[in-house]
Amino acid sequence: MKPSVILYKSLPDDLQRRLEAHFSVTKVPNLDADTVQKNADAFKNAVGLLGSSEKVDAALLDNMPALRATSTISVGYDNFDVDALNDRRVLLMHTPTALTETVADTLMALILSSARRVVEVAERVKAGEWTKGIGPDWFGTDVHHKTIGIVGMGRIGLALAQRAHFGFGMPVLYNARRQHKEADERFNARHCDLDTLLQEADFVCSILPLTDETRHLFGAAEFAKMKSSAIFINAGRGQVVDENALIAALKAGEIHAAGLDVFEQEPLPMSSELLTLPNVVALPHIGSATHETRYNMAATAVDNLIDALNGKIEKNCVNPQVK
Ligand SMILES: NC(=O)C1=CN([C@@H]2O[C@H](COP(=O)(O)OP(=O)(O)OC[C@H]3O[C@@H](n4cnc5c(N)ncnc54)[C@H](OP(=O)(O)O)[C@@H]3O)[C@@H](O)[C@H]2O)C=CC1
Ligand SMILES: O=CC(=O)O
Repeated sequence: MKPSVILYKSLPDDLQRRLEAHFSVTKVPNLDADTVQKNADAFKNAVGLLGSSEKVDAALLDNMPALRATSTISVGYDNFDVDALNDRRVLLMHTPTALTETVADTLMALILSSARRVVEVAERVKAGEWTKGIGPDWFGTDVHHKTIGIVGMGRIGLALAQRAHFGFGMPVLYNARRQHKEADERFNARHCDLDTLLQEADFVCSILPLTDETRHLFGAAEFAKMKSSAIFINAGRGQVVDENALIAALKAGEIHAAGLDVFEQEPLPMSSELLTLPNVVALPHIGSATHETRYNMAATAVDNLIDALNGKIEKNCVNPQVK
């Protein structure tokens, strides 16, 4: 008999078949308590769990005593209680590298669209406001040769630095817990403390994971340190930013604009004041959302689960020590 797994995300047909070749698959719409209760036996017997975005905590794990591996279709895993997984010796697999370049492209898109006001002026064209040659009130600011400050010089931070340095001639500052020789050598990047980065960067770009240390890292004090011409970009996690402080800084002109792919609450509620500000570009968490990359992420996650349940955890494993 094939081992049982729970799938809580739709997969392309060929990947679903690949999963079914190895496992007996129970597909569920989400991991809500109600869903778990309705499928109690399947959750009780499952050795694997595959999906994305749902919370995987101790309460869920208590209903899955046979679980040996979870596989998330994402690189971020802040929605997993890793301590609870470790306590139960459950492996956590994720999809770094599959999405790195695409997310760096999204960051560049946010930088360009907020500096050049792409969304705002395109809306004006659609609204019929382009009736004569445009004047300074439609102008944006340059991106090339401005200083970029990257907070989080991991896989995606490096790919962003590459674009900024080679594509746009931008001096690169970065903050991370440690110095990254590759960034220094390849992109002439300068490691600095957060305050220096905030004070010197024209674009402050956050691509941090959400952890206890990074939660609300950007608050009123940090926005106050930025240049009034600075543009703040966030494609890491929404909770890394105190959104009320960001709104206040934008309204007070403490910073010039923001380009955001992630928010404290997702989907972003229509009541959010961010949606009323013309100098905000708000995207619906599309960092990795291309057909190619989402397919590659799903394929990686399927392979990760097959590998993990066969004891192969050389790559893409968050907690190999529990094996
Ligand atoms: N918008 C979207 O759709 C997407 C968002 N993401 C988000 O981007 C995050 C980063 O992904 P990726 O680049 O692959 O991850 P990495 O683990 O490769 O990089 C994370 C970086 O953050 C740094 N960092 C962590 N904690 C701190 C801290 N307290 N202070 C300063 N720097 C810190 C790390 O520092 P050090 O190098 O010193 O360890 C590292 O440089 C993901 O965790 C996810 O949340 C990812 C994909 C898509
Ligand atoms: O936010 C997306 C991820 O892969 O993490």
